[in-house]
Amino acid sequence: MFSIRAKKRRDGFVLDVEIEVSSPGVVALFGRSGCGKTTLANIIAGLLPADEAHIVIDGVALEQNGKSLQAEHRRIGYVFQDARLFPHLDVMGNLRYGEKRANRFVPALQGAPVTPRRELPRITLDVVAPLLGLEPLLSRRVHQLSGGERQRVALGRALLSGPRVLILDEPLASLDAARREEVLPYLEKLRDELAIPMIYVSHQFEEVLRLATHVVLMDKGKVLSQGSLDELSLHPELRAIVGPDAVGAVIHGVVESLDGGTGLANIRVGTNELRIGLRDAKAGAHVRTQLLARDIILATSRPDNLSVRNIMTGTIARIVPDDEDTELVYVDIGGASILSRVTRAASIALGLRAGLQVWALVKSVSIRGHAFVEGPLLKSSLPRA
Ligand SMILES: Nc1ncnc2c1ncn2[C@@H]1O[C@H](COP(=O)(O)OP(=O)(O)OP(=O)(O)O)[C@@H](O)[C@H]1O
Repeated sequence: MFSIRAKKRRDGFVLDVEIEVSSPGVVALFGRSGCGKTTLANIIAGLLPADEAHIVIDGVALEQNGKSLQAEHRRIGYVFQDARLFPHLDVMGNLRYGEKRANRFVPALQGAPVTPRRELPRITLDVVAPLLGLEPLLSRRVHQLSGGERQRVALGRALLSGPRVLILDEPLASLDAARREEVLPYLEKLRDELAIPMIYVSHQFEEVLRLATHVVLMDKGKVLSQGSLDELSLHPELRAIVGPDAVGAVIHGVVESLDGGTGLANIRVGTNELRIGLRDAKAGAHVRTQLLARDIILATSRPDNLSVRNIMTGTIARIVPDDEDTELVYVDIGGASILSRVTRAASIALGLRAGLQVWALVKSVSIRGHAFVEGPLLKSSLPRA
């Protein structure tokens, strides 16, 4: 689906990356500020010339063998950190601008191998306006919109241009926490309902957790690792990027039942069950959540009479040093792995070692789950139960 190789030298910075993603989905380019995410996004979009690039998206070559399609011929919908709407047009005018671009002829890359090009999806205003909640805004001027509303209009404009892929470069970075929460569900809807492939640039793990189906972990112009979010969440390099407190396994589960009274959903994860506060979830929904390593308590015998709602059992797979006084314990809970951070003193006192059976405890209130509609993009990336 995405086959991208790019090299670019800029002053003291060198970008040299290779990304292969076989299924469509939301590919997150994730890494610290300055690691080269925007440089790469701009090269993919054709906004910045690379020294060397091979870019094939959905079987269509945009750049290869020294030949390159111009940005306006790539059919990429780009949403920037600042919405970059046309201030002299109202919301409808901005959206119509996107529509006009959709009608343009799309040339193929000269000399590129001929691939049967699927019709690009025609996404119409009737679909976009309700999906992004734009109907009440159509006659507003740009200066009458909040930051979150502007980003929704920018998304709508990008979608109406009939893109083969959307590139979203930190689209929430200029918004405060409340506005980010307002826009995130719309991005989830795009993924789940329109199934449009996206490249999502972010340095916020929370956004990646909510949206990504595939993560490319970048550092200093290089790809450190790439794969599913579950795999990446266990990657030792992630600690240096997200900080010790945000380290934790990302796990998937399916809602088995709901307890309307308590608002807790019972989620099957591997051979264990988790109880998570998820009022809006439905039975059968897929749920993704991160269990922070700092929130997981380990016991070497089954504990009793505790208020904690989640007691999982598993086997220690390995123990790695975390910082001077702490260790990260990887526990296999039967089909999934979780991480616990413990002090070295506790580890010694409990005799923790690979192969030991342990009970892992986590309070329901420490877990924030995200329920997904199992749209076509996620279907291809979810682990099989
Ligand atoms: N126009 C430019 N000319 C020269 N160097 C640049 C230019 N723009 C960015 N750089 C450098 O390229 C490197 C990568 O920057 P880039 O903006 O791609 O990183 P990023 O991961 O997207 O960071 P951020 O999250 O802060 O946007 C940085 O070292 C930056 O200083």
